[in-house]
Amino acid sequence: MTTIYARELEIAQLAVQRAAILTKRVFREKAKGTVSKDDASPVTIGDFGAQALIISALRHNFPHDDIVAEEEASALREDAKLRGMIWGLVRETKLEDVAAEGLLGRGVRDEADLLDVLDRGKSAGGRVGRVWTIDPIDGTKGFLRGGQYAIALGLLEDGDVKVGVLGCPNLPVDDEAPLDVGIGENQTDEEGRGVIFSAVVGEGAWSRPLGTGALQEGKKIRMKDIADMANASFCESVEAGHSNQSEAAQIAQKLGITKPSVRMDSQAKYGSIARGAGDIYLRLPTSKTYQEKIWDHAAGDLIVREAGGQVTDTKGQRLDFGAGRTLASNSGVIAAPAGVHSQVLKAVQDVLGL
Ligand SMILES: Nc1ncnc2c1ncn2[C@@H]1O[C@H](COP(=O)(O)OS(=O)(=O)O)[C@@H](OP(=O)(O)O)[C@H]1O
Ligand SMILES: [Mg+2]
Ligand SMILES: [Mg+2]
Ligand SMILES: [Mg+2]
Repeated sequence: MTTIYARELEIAQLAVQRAAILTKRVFREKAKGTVSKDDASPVTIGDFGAQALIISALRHNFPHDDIVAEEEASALREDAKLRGMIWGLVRETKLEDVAAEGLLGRGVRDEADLLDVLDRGKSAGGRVGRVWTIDPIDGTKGFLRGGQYAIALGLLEDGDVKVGVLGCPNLPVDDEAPLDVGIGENQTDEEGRGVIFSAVVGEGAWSRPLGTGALQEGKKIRMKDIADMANASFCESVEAGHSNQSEAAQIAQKLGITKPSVRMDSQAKYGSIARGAGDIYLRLPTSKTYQEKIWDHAAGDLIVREAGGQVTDTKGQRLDFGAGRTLASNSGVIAAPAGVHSQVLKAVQDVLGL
């Protein structure tokens, strides 16, 4: 089906699928109380474990590519207990399909290699060459509360996103399901949940069930056309510190949107609008100094654009992934179907006084 990035797409999806086996296990053990009750700890274990598994797969398959990942190993160098716990999980986590697991390589060799692998994600990014972006758990707060979270992987070439993969363990598999904000804190029932969104530049976007072995069959996804703004739904962050919720409400009112916003954690928002479960995603700056991180947006940006959407910042500029580890030249994110994006952008600019 796909052409030049077929191998990148396959490896990225398998790597995300394997990382999700680890994060789901950590969540289940937390919910049952078998992992530390300390709130910071399950997410830390999940973050490091998932990042190590993904980087080891990239190292094996694309040894010359750069990597920009959220986490780095310094905290683990001093903490032998935590390091041992993560190493144990990483060593045990394998795809159930032997051929698929084989494609991801021999994995992390030992505890010292674990630290090296994690630190491969420290690249500066930029406008030249191939750079993978990794967010091992996006929506860490959502992960802890059984809300939405995503394992996000993007491939940049010369600063442009070419491949995007989002694993969303807590979203409904069904592309027709309504917007869904998660399973709940102490729940372990994952029945009917788990989806991988993917996109390749110029080739479209897909969703498929997030499995535990070989990749399952995918389906093309498209954004919904908005015929009437009154019925449109928009998503925003759960955390008020990440996006200005009162300005978003004013923008919605200006557009004639009548439904309240749906607050959802993580890049699951991008996947949800890409498959038409929701329509618009607004992320409005809460401070002049915060710079969005490229791993928080690369996969979602491409998946939405390949599903028929447009993604810009509040100034109307495309997100610039070549600026380094952050979206230093952008401010906020406006994602909407291409047909209404300019209307949404105008309302945003009116309310923000831009
Ligand atoms: N001040 C501020 N402004 C904007 N964004 C911020 C800010 N602080 C953090 N972050 C990043 O937000 C990522 C979480 O995404 P969401 O806001 O979509 O989800 S959530 O509401 O936090 O659940 C989150 O990603 P993770 O750390 O991977 O969870 C952060 O990178
Ligand atoms: Mg993130
Ligand atoms: Mg993260
Ligand atoms: Mg974080």
